[in-house]
Amino acid sequence: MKVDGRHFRSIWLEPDGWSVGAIDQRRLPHEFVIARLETADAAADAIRTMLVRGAPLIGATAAYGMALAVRDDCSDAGIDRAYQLLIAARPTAINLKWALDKMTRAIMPAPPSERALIAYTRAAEIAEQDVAINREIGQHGLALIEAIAASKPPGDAINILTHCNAGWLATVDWGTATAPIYLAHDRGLKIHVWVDETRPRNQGASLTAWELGHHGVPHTVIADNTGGHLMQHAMVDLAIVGTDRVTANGDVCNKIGTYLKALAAHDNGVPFYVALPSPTIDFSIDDGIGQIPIEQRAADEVATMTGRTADGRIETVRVVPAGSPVANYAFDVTPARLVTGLITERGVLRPDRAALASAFPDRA
Ligand SMILES: CSC[C@H]1O[C@H](OP(=O)(O)O)[C@H](O)[C@@H]1O
Repeated sequence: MKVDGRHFRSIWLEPDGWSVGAIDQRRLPHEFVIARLETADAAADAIRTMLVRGAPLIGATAAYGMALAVRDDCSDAGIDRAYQLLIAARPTAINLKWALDKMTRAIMPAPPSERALIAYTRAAEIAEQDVAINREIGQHGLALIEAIAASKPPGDAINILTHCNAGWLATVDWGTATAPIYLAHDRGLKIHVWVDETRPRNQGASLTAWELGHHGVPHTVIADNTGGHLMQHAMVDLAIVGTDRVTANGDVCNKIGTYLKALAAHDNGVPFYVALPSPTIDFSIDDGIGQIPIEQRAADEVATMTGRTADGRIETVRVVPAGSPVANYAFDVTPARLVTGLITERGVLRPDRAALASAFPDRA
């Protein structure tokens, strides 16, 4: 996407042909800083510390991390070490395992001398595939938005609520939940986005709002607990969120708070859509609540807030008493029964095993 007139992706191969560039998302929205990843360890740290985040981007970063590893050590043992290092970076987004398995399937059969070229080629393919998939998600989601626009009085905005950041920053480009939004806006549809701030790391307030602002999409940042009130007052036409793992029967794991939003949407008859690329589907499980590992992150993410002072300094302050214990569950699971549809690269699907298996027979 464009940032101040320049086109950026969230991650890219540098002109030197081997190191990897990435936007440091921990610094947004106050600073735009580019990080340079030169080793598999740096890629794993980038995932673990959320320098890069978002299920598809985590997968792409792991793929490039494996390429960086093979460049340094193309032995079977070196590749296995890199796999174990990268797979442990974060537990919930299935894209991480999907990408690493794709990389090792391509690399391992090759002679050691050819492995680095194969690794970089495959990593670039995974990145380009993500961009292409997200464009398709955008097209299928656009049709949903156009249908809602047709049902509203001319000139009325289509109000879309989203949670966390499933934007181009969460992928290589375009985003998943935001791809339909960008396409609809660019087609001239009158779009307004309610942006959940998304505590504790504020991916909505810091990343989605930053993205939409740079793209000129009208939006309003809201506290996480506002969505139900807006839905009760017919101020939300549909919700579109991203996801980190979808089970074979359509249960959706996403940023903490998504389940509560889905409950409010269900209670108020608001369509609740989840946008995802097929690598986010985990066909090996069918009980999201019981089988998806929910990452628990550091207490400081809840206990502190980081922002810019009036005189421009970036500061972190504590917002929880020093003696109070903190729990920081990063994700929750929305049962398929609360999901209106899954916006994928192969169309908008019912959240059930038959629909997913039929659309992706090669994966099921
Ligand atoms: C397009 S996947 C975006 C998905 O990833 C986010 O999690 P995190 O920021 O912790 O990586 C969040 O669950 C988003 O919906």
